This record gives sequence, C-alpha cells and structure tokens, in this order.
Amino acid sequence: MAPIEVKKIVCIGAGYVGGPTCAVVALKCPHIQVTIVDVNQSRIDAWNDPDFNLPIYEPGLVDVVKGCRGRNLFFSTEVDKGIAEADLIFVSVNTPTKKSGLGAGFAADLNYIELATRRIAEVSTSSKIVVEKSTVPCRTAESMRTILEANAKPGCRFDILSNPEFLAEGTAIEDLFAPDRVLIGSLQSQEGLDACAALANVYANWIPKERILTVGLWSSELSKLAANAMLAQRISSVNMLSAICEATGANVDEVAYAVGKDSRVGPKFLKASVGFGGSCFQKYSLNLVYLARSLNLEEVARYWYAVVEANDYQKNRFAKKVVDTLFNTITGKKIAVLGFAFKADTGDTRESPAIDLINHFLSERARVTVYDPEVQESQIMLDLTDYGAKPAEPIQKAVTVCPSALEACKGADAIVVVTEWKEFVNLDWQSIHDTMNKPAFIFDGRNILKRQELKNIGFKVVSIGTGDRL
Ligand SMILES: NC(=O)C1=CN([C@@H]2O[C@H](COP(=O)(O)OP(=O)(O)OC[C@H]3O[C@@H](n4cnc5c(N)ncnc54)[C@H](O)[C@@H]3O)[C@@H](O)[C@H]2O)C=CC1
Ligand SMILES: O=C(O)[C@H]1O[C@H](OP(=O)(O)OP(=O)(O)OC[C@H]2O[C@@H](n3ccc(=O)[nH]c3=O)[C@H](O)[C@@H]2O)[C@H](O)[C@@H](O)[C@@H]1O
Repeated sequence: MAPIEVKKIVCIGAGYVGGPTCAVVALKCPHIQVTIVDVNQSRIDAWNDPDFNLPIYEPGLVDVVKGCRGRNLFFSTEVDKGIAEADLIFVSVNTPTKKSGLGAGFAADLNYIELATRRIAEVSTSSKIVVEKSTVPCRTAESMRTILEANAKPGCRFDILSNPEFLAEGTAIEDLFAPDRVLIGSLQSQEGLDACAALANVYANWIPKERILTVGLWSSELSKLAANAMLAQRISSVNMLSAICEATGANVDEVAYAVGKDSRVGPKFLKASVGFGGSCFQKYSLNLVYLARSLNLEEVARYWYAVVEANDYQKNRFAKKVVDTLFNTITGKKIAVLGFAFKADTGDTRESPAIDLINHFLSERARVTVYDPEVQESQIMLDLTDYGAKPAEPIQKAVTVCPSALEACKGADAIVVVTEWKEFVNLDWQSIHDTMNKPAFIFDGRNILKRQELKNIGFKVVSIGTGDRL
C-alpha cells in the first residue's frame, strides 16, 4: 500500500506548544497546509497581528511566522472547519492539574482533551490521524480512541498517535529546528504503523531519520512524563546539595561542574537555583506520583513526590534566608524583585518561583517592587491575586511594577534576582548601590551576578549554595 501522504494539518490549541510547533511544521513543509485553531479569539487575533505582535514571546518565532503565514500557515477560530478539512490533527490543548474531585492537586485534568476529541468525532466526515501533542497520562490514547470510535460517522476511521513535545520555552524554535529526538508512539497494528510512518515523513522534511524514534503508544506517553520528572529531579538534587554547600563552605557551582564532568552524568540541568518553575515540571512529577499511587506503588509515588517537596523546600529556604539576613524582619522594608518569568527568554509566569517568593515577602509585610523585561503588570497582578481569588487592593498597595531594573531598585533595602535575564548581569550596579539603603543586600537566586565586583562596590551578596560569609 502507498504510504499515507499528509496534505492538510490542523492543530487544535494555539498556545505555547501548538503555535510554535505547527508554525515550524509549516515553514519546513511548504507543500503541507497547516491551520492552527483555537477557541480563544484574542489569541488568534494576536497570531494574525499585522505587526507580528504575537501572543507568545519566543526568540526566532516572529521570523518563522513571517516566513509562512498566509502562504501555508493559517490561524483561525473556525475549529470545526479546520478539523473537517484536515487529514492529520494535532491535539495541543492545555492539560492543567485537577483542582477538585478525585486526584485533585495531582492528576491531569483531561477535560480539554475530551472536549477536543468529541469535537473531532462530531465534525469529521473522513478518516483522520489524531496526534496527542499535549502531555497526557499514560493510556490517554485509549480513552480518546474509545470516544472517537463510539461517535465516528460511517466510513471514518481514526488512528491515534502519541507525539509528545520536548521543547523548552525560551529556546522553542532552536529545539524545534534541531530536536534531540522526535518521539512517535503508535499501536503496533498495520494501521497504527502506517499512521506512524505518515507523521514520521512529515518530520523527515527537516529532521534526520535517526532522530525520529518510533515506539509503542504507552511507552511514548510515559516517556514524556519520565523525561520531565528526571529533569526536575536533577534540579532538585543539585538544589539539595546547595543547602549542604551553604552549611559547609563548599560552592555548589564548583560541585556541579565537577560532577557534571563525568560523562555518565553530563553538565546540563545542574544549575542550582531558587527552585524550578514553569507549567510542567511540578505538574508532571505530580502526575507520575498520581499514576504510581493509582497503581498501588506507594514507594514509587513517594520517590517522585520528594522531587516536588525538595523544590518547595528550596523556595522557602531562599525566602527565609532573605528575611533572616535582613536582621529577621522585612516589615516595611523595600524588596526589589528582578525577574518574574519562570526562566529567562520567556514571558511565561506559570508556577514561577517569583510568585511564591513575593507572597512570602508580602506575608512579612514588606513593600515589593518588581521588574521583568517581558511580563506585563496585568499578568503580575493576576498571578499575585491568584487570578482574582485574593483581594487585589492590599496587593496593589504593597507591590509596584516598575518599567526598569534601575527604577525597581531605587531606595531598596534588598534586591532579589529571581529570573536569570542577561540584562541583570551588567546593570549599572554602582548607581544602583548609591540609591539603596545601607547595608545594601543582593540575593542572587540564580548565581548569575559577578559576585566579587558587587562586593567591591559595597554590596552584601548572598548567592545560592556558597558558604561565603557576608
Ligand atoms: N508550555 C510548554 O513549554 C510545553 C507544554 N507541553 C504540553 O502541551 C500542552 C499545551 O500546552 P501549552 O501550549 O503551554 O498550553 P496553552 O494553555 O498555552 O494553550 C492551549 C490552548 O488550547 C486552547 N484550547 C483548549 N481547548 C480547546 C478546544 N476544544 N478547541 C480549540 N482550542 C482549545 C486554549 O484556548 C489554549 O489557547 C499541555 O499538555 C502542556 O503540558 C509540552 C511541552 C512543552
Ligand atoms: O514539558 C514541558 O513543558 C517542557 O518542560 C521543560 O521546559 P521548560 O519548563 O520550558 O523550561 P526548562 O528550561 O526545563 O526550565 C524549567 C525550570 O527549571 C529551572 N532550571 C533549569 C535548569 C537548571 O539547571 N536549573 C534550574 O533551576 C528553570 O529556571 C525553570 O524555572 C523541559 O525542559 C522541556 O523538555 C519540556 O518539553
């Protein structure tokens, strides 16, 4: 049988994953028409913005969209039309953690996946390859298949693939252009393998064949959770070492360097920090905990839960260190927080350590100024009020969002670096020091600043994982 040729792709979900991923597919496959659909009108409007003010900040993304929007890349709210016309559908909707019911706080909320799946069954009048792009618990494809088969119109068949996404925010375009691997999971039936080959052929337009891995459906789904949990575990491991370094006089960056030189360990993801953030590390470690518990593997659940507990401990430890160092009280003091995004080169604030830290400072009745080059004031207020769950007024009174780092640091008692934006390294630290209350403290939550230069200016510098005394 001739291989299935993919001519029209629709991606359901125009978010951090669906947008960049399918824009790159369109750029690299000019012969395929790619439509990215979303129910969120303002998001789609931003993707179609004539001046390319896209809804996501991601280096290189504008050039990708400029290269193919209107040619073979389209953004639309016409979800049904997109589905009906496509022969391959990426499902890239959000999968937040359940807030209530069984598994609340741990399990993934698959409501958006189910709604999208039902929509596919409802409006499809021809056979489709349905690809799970969202990160989902092991065996979600089975539920999708049951829904699709129960609601399929006569003559329509659905083949389901798992194709988890490994891009990291801030380097999404680099990662999509040259991924370490593309993973495709399928049923091992002839139809499953044919669908898998069709998707592999799409990626083969720019990715070397040996990097396109094909495995069983359940292995593919589990590999995504495993990859995230193991990366999170590395960071928690190094952060737990940072506490030992602070107590002993060792330096965590030196320890990480020495350990990472062992080729069996490798140097990446060993940067001690104020704690990891982002929409996925905590979420998927907890999904794994839930999966283990539901399989009655309590010891396994405890192991992965420790990764998240260690991260909470690190964030708390850092916040407490700020208070302890400022003579055990920050009431009425001005704390300048530099960075609000969960990492540099993104405007994403989901699960950012900055939120926990600022909440801690506010509970101690400090005044807080914040500066982040990519995060808007409205987003910061949404995060600090927990999307309206907390009254806004006291937070608005205590927190000022500033247009520059210099402005945020003016007259501060302490500066806390939370995000590793490059611009923080070479600020005019002398001028900043001149304006601050003395002693002027800096807490470097990312170990990015030039410690000795700051000390020479007169700052009291506290880094993560160094035993240096002030
Ligand atoms: N953000 C990241 O860096 C990564 C995320 N992932 C996973 O990818 C998935 C998507 O994540 P993000 O893009 O960050 O989420 P997001 O929240 O930015 O985007 C999801 C979009 O789907 C839309 N949507 C939901 N249901 C819909 C429906 N029935 N029809 C049309 N549109 C619908 C929403 O309006 C939203 O715009 C999640 O499972 C996430 O865990 C995987 C790798 C990296
Ligand atoms: O599933 C996902 O959503 C994605 O999650 C992470 O990507 P992302 O969260 O975008 O960013 P990372 O670079 O992994 O950083 C996560 C957090 O860990 C922190 N981090 C990272 C590395 C490190 O050494 N130390 C450290 O504290 C970062 O500052 C950030 O807060 C994974 O790296 C991606 O492979 C995956 O696709």
